[in-house]
Amino acid sequence: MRLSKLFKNAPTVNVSGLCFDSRKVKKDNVYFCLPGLTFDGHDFIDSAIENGAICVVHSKEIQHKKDGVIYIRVHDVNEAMNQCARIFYGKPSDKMTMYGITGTNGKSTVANIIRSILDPIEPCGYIGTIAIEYGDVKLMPDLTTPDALFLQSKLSDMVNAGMKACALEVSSHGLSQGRVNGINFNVAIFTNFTYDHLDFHGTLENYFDAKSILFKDRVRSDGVCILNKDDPKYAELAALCAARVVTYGIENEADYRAIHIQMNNEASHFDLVYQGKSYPVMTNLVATYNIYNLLAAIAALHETGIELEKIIAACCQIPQVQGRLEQIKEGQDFNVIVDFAHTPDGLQKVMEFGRSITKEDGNLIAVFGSAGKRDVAKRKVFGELADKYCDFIILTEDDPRDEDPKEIAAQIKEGIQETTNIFIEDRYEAIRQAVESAKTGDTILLLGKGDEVFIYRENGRAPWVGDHMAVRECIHKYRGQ
Ligand SMILES: CC(=O)N[C@H]1[C@@H](OP(=O)(O)OP(=O)(O)OC[C@H]2O[C@@H](n3ccc(=O)[nH]c3=O)[C@H](O)[C@@H]2O)O[C@H](CO)[C@@H](O)[C@@H]1O[C@H](C)C(=O)N[C@@H](C)C(=O)N[C@H](CCC(=O)O)C(=O)O
Ligand SMILES: Nc1ncnc2c1ncn2[C@@H]1O[C@H](COP(=O)(O)OP(=O)(O)OP(=O)(O)O)[C@@H](O)[C@H]1O
Repeated sequence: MRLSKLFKNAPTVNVSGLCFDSRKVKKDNVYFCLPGLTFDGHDFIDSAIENGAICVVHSKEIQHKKDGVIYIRVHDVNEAMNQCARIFYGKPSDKMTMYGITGTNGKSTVANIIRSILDPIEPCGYIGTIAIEYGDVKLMPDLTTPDALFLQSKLSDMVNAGMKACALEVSSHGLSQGRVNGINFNVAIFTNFTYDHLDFHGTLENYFDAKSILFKDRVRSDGVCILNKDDPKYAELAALCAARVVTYGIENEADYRAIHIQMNNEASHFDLVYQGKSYPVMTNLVATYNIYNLLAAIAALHETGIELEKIIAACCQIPQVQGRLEQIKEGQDFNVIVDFAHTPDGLQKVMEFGRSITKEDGNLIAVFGSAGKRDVAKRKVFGELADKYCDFIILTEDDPRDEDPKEIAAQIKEGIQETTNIFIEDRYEAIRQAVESAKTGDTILLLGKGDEVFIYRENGRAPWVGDHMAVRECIHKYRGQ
């Protein structure tokens, strides 16, 4: 592409790509000097040029400019990069119905429900924590919301592969760093707002402000904001929305409301009330929070023109979202659930559900830790919640990074007053211990890793068999199933 297509008044040289990491720059790339949390991209201009950068986009004064390199000074390099990415990749998001999902919990689940219902009707891709998926393509992402360059390139791939829609998880980090600034969403979905990510945002106000960007600035004015009417932040968010607001809920009157909810550990049934009419819905999803997730998806799809009857028909066969309340059934006489809960609200919701499916005289056994180099304050809260709901707690490693898992466990233990608890650093051993100690009618909760098949330790990302595989093996080896 010509540089002049990206920047007015720029020379008409051809550029081969865009890059913000000097180490990855290729011949004739445009290099963007991003101000980072650790480094400043301006410090790597020489290395970017050595690697072949033809153009440097910067915001600070540059003393020694090199011949043959084009320098473009802008006020905000990050924003310039976001807009260039959109143009370079052919404005892909304008060619699809874009569903953006944000909230503390439930983003992956809602996005996957949307895709599973929509894809057979019109091809829909997914970008988020679990994967980047479209058609038969499945890639493993590093981030929930990728950086603007990678994101726009994948959206472009989706358009080329015939996708008509994309369900995109939008994290608060992604919003504050402008990773989705080149996208105008047709639908902005809010799941809920609870405690998380204070390590990055500092305060809950900042965290909320970051989330609200999606509804204030990134949704098209002719689009729609789908809000959870039962969330305490509903009214505050509704007042900020730049597009029409549509609500869903259970407790309060809402545009899409679930009433008469009945549930066991296999399926749920409820009546969906929409515009005064009641529609019976059967779904294989369980736990009340998943009814919220389902309502958000139903509202989003219906508001973008998909018939309600078609949506409801698909609700009974939503594919299991990997590692999200995934029930492991290997013929054992106790329940096993693998779940990605890693926030206080997530932990509480899944423990409540675990309690509800455990026999009255049975034990709720939880295996979990807390990630290293991430929010420290939630560790004690995890302990308090487990103390309240569980009968036996096995603390283990999550993603310790360069923290000592024993230290992390000690911080969780500060919240545990009464419940019997042990620490087993090795996650496989911890799972084995849970399996060996379970009795008929008990429930084991394996929390925090979900579907992940790696553990971040001191030396980086190490392979992990996955909680689902580990527990299956243990059931076969140690319980003879
Ligand atoms: C906290 C955070 O979001 N950090 C992101 C940020 O990194 P940073 O500001 O520290 O960047 P930096 O290392 O200081 O570098 C500054 C600039 O210099 C460049 N550089 C650096 C070194 C060099 O030799 N050459 C060079 O050009 C870098 O490429 C960068 O452009 O900018 C980088 C480039 O876009 C991101 O990769 C990085 O995400 C890191 C990997 C990360 O872990 N982010 C997580 C916390 C995150 O975003 N998570 C959310 C939420 C998930 C959830 O809900 O749980 C997500 O969306 O995944
Ligand atoms: N609507 C909800 N309310 C509260 N907790 C939820 C809700 N949906 C899911 N959870 C809990 O949060 C965990 C993560 O779910 P999910 O992956 O859908 O959320 P997420 O927002 O995408 O998080 P991440 O971006 O970290 O993956 C689940 O395993 C479950 O424990």
